[in-house]
Amino acid sequence: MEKKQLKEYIHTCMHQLYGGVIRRQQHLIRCLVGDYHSSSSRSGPLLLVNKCTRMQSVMSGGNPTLEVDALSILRSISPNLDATKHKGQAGRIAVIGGCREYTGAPYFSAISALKIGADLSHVFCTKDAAPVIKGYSPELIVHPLLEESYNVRDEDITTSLNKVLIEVDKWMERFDCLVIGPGLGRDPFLLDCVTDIMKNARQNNIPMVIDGDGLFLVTNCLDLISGYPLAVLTPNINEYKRLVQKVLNCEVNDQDGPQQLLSLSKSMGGVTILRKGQSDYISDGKEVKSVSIYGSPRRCGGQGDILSGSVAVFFAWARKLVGNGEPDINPAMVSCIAGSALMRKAASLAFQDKKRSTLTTDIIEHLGRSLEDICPVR
Ligand SMILES: NC(=O)C1=CN([C@@H]2O[C@H](COP(=O)(O)OP(=O)(O)OC[C@H]3O[C@@H](n4cnc5c(N)ncnc54)[C@H](O)[C@@H]3O)[C@@H](O)[C@H]2O)[C@@H](O)CC1
Ligand SMILES: Nc1ncnc2c1ncn2[C@@H]1O[C@H](COP(=O)(O)OP(=O)(O)OP(=O)(O)O)[C@@H](O)[C@H]1O
Ligand SMILES: [Mg+2]
Repeated sequence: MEKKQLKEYIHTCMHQLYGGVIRRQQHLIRCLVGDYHSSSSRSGPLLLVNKCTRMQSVMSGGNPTLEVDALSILRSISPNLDATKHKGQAGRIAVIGGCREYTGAPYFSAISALKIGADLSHVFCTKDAAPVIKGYSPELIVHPLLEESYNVRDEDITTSLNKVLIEVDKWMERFDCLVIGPGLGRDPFLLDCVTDIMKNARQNNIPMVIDGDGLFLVTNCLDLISGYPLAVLTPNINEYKRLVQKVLNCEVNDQDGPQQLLSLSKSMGGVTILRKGQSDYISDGKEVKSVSIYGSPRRCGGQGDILSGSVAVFFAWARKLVGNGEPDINPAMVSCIAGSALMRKAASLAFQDKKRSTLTTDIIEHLGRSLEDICPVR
């Protein structure tokens, strides 16, 4: 190829590459501000999707005015797969959780992250839990670094705590997002270790998705996340109740659910909260959005763990978009919307297939097809 031809070729490639990025970003903003109705170039199928999701919102008892076009948002943040990328660019996630009682939850969260498209998924758990979690999957990188009180003598508490922190710290800066809490348990020494891990992560501006016993921890120690814009909380019905009682000093008010969620998030300094339920509601203290895409009527344990792993990957992806010049989106909000949409779609497909016997592992098996339906690989 001649020098001039080569220059033109590079120019065309750059144009295609950045043109695509800009189009994708404009699309994302339109999804978030919901102006599809006014956009002539976006009539037809997308308008239909939007009407459809609003209808689902009504049917699930949600608020159609808050319903967001979650599938389009998911599409907008999903990176293309191409041959120029190297391992790690699609996300490196770490789950902090897994103890004697709970080995399923961290596995569900970490494997979901991989199935969605993260390149690497780590689990930091106790020594007892590690061989079990490794046994579930060779794909996960499992670190048996955490300790529970029964394994630590009183006189060794400080040295053991420091040892754990030094070991975990070696890995920390490699991660695009942490998931704190699936199957963590509530052992006091373990929670002390995780408190320091979270302080460290916050100092290093690492995003954190906090779920399960991680929520038990932060509800009792709000300063850990208060005012941290890179924190996402994903409470279920009990976890939400405890948060509302602690922060707002009142009971959950379902009559005015979205407004209370907004106040809760605002009172916590703008952390993003995804309140899981019949419809999922998401707020960053500035706005509230809902996702009511059909899910599954099965409420088997572990579905929230799929969600936490998914949100972590989408957080990593959405943050990259912001890094590429995305003007005014909150990656925490976007990642919750995308995670909720994907989880519900996969649950619905799994239920079509397995009906009453649907389990969390069945839903995980449908993550790939769900993503492919929403956002096909080109
Ligand atoms: N297969 C698994 O390993 C799964 C584990 N899970 C994990 O299970 C843990 C609890 O989640 P839930 O959604 O059930 O939490 P909830 O807070 O909804 O309920 C837990 C129940 O157990 C009690 N409880 C839990 N730990 C306790 C402790 N140390 N001392 C006294 N009471 C205690 C609570 O008071 C409550 O009644 C989380 O770490 C979660 O991630 C779930 O994700 C489901 C799947
Ligand atoms: N009534 C419902 N209808 C449809 N989907 C629901 C319903 N309740 C919860 N979900 C969905 O299931 C997922 C998990 O929510 P759930 O409240 O079961 O979390 P959890 O109790 O933390 O789960 P886990 O057992 O993993 O701890 C969320 O993505 C949510 O959207
Ligand atoms: Mg849970």
